[in-house]
Amino acid sequence: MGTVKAIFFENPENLYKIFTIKVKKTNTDWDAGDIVVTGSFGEISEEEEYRFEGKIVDHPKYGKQFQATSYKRSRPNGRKELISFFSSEEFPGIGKKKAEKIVDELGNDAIDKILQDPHALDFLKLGEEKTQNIIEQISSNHQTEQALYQLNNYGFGPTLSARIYQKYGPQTLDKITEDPYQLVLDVKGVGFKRADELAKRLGITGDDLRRIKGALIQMVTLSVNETGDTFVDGQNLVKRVTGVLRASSTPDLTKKLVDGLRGLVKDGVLLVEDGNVYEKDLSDSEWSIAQSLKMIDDTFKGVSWSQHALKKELKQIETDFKVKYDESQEKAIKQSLTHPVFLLTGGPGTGKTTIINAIVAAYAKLNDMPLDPAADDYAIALAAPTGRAAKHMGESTGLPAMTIHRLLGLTGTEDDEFAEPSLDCKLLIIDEMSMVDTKLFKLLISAVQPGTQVVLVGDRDQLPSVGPGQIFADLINSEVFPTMVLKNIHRQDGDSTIIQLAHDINEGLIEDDVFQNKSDRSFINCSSREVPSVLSQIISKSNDRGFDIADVQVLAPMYRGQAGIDNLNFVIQNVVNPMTPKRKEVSMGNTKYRINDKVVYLVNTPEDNVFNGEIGKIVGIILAKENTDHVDQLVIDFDGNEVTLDRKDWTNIALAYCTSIHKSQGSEFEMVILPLVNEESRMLRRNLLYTAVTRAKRLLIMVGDRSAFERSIRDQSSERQTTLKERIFTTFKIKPKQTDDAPEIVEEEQPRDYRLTMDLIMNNSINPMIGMDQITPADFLEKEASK
Ligand SMILES: Nc1ncnc2c1ncn2[C@@H]1O[C@H](COP(=O)(O)OP(=O)(O)OP(=O)(O)O)[C@@H](O)[C@H]1O
Repeated sequence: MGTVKAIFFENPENLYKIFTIKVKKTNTDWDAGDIVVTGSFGEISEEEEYRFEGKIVDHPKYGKQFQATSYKRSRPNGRKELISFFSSEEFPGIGKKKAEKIVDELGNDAIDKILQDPHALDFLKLGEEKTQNIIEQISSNHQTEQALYQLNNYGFGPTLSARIYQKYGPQTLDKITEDPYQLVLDVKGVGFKRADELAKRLGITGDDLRRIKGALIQMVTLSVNETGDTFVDGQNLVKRVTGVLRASSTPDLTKKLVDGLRGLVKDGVLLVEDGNVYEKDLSDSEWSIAQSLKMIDDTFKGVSWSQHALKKELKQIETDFKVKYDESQEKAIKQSLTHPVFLLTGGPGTGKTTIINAIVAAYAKLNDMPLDPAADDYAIALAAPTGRAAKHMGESTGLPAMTIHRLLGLTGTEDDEFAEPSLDCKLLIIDEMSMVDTKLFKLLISAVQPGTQVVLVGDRDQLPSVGPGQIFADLINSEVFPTMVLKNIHRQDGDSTIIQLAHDINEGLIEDDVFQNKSDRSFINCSSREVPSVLSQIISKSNDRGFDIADVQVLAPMYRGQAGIDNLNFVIQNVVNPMTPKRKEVSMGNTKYRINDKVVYLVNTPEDNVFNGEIGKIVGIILAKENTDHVDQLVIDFDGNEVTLDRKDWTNIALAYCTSIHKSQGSEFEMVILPLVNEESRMLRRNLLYTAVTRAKRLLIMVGDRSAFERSIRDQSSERQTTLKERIFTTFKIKPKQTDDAPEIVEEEQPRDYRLTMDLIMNNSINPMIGMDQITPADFLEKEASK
């Protein structure tokens, strides 16, 4: 317990503070008077007295400090202190006499009584307003620390506590005790298990409806993020929820599950349609995408120039760029310039970038617009989902290109949910479309203004986005928008065989050729146990041959296992950047970081201009004792952009000698080493192998089980379950195509009712899953209907 003397550091974002206190009383062996206290605190006032719980730690530079896990403002204690508290300036209108009266009437726990009972002060007859002011003053004094203290008691660490308090503010305790499962929905980092532990302490157990709702929300979110589908099949959901609740399948549970679903549908959190359950947000995003595309289609007024002018312009561009477009390329350029929405897909080297260049040049010329970003009437926006892809686009067009997040002014945080961006361009071109997920595309396409032309470019055969959905594939497969599939390979890289290999994989051709050594690729057959040592040898050799490790990328499908990303990072780090006695090294969990280590950034922080997936190099390690912020720091160079990360942000990076194939999308590397083993069979798909192989520019070394490669080429089962296509058909009033004919326009029909169709969930999902002995879903429905 002690009085705060001076606060010398506060971080408003996570409530972290450092200050000194004059120790009044302690049960530690500290006897030196003042001590530095660190931790997460709400309002802390200098000169006030607090009681802290925690431990004394020995800081390498600053010596002993008290690391607080919880704290409480010391209450005025005893009659004398209480009287001077109530008669202080904090409570205008209460003098010494009234203060004495309060303590006489309510005793030494007057403060608690006032906080618990809003009528406790009625006897003073101060009038409603004055009484209310006093209560508010007392409670606001104590709210934050009470909440944080209680959250700590509930087992939440300082970071989560701060996040929860930031979300709910003064209502924190009321909110979480009323329904701890609401945290699953509201606070990032709190999952069902966590909320369930808290609920248990609060006496909420078994098949309490709040518990069932929490499990439903969590399982829908987990499922869509695991599968990439935009909904979860009702039957699977019921199975998973029953499992997580550790409940036995009874008719009573069935009824509660239905009640829980119904409640969440009513609250606008989930949505049920055709026996499938959606996060409402995700379903809304699909509808919103379809509607935005329709708006863009409807408001396009056609072009002001003639076909003749276009033909002439293309001839000129061919001369300027010294290229002769092939038939499909020419068609792609023409269609993109004459339609409101155009889709362009093709494998590596088929000329996507070449076409973007032509579109931009022709658009500017035909619309009499300067191709100068500084000009007032320049109205072209170029963007891609990753920083690397955006950079590539900028370099190849010579025009500004940025990440979609940057273009839309998004932060990459939860705040984006509320963003309503608007784009004032006339031509929007997006590259690497296969990586764009449902929620990002919804924000992007709804920002497009009427009359804008949109060109979406990508490779539909690559892995779909990390987040739910397969936007690009769905748009192409809907056949509602003009699309060009480029097939001719134009890249002439001497005797490069990698591109041909990629195209063969895409065609499903498993030929011996895949495993034969060529000038630019090779295959090394080995078991998963041998992968680490084979890789070490390849990397040492490539080092000797002058390959910069920045240009060598190991790509793997999974984190776990001998041939998994985590182990390979450890192994490669020790080959290329080993520890030596005098080197600096810092640790975070099991990972060690040294200067020159290659790292990948895992989140989006637009304020630092670093985005998820960017690869950088550690160029400095500043220990806490060496800087004024008193925290360990890593300085990382992300392609010329130096960023300093405090220790608490190291969770945002990982070693990047080996990264996941998913993360590598949108990037290319001089040399790719690709270990694939049968232990990863769950992940092995054609689009995974294709994506990995197409990342290699000059050299490709495949390592592992031959059968794992063959299995990948064979397995095409990559379609995600989504309903974007259906939303587009409904919105565009188009009947899905049955034959090869053009999409047919159908009579006006009402949009489908996509609200809760309880009969469908009941019939499709719940009945078969859990043994409802005497009661049938139909019984249920009748009962529900007659309520
Ligand atoms: N019609 C053409 N005639 C001659 N060369 C062409 C033609 N089209 C494209 N190229 C050349 O082929 C190479 C690959 O083209 P481009 O980079 O546009 O393909 P891409 O589809 O964007 O490939 P990636 O996705 O691998 O970047 C480039 O060197 C380009 O100049």
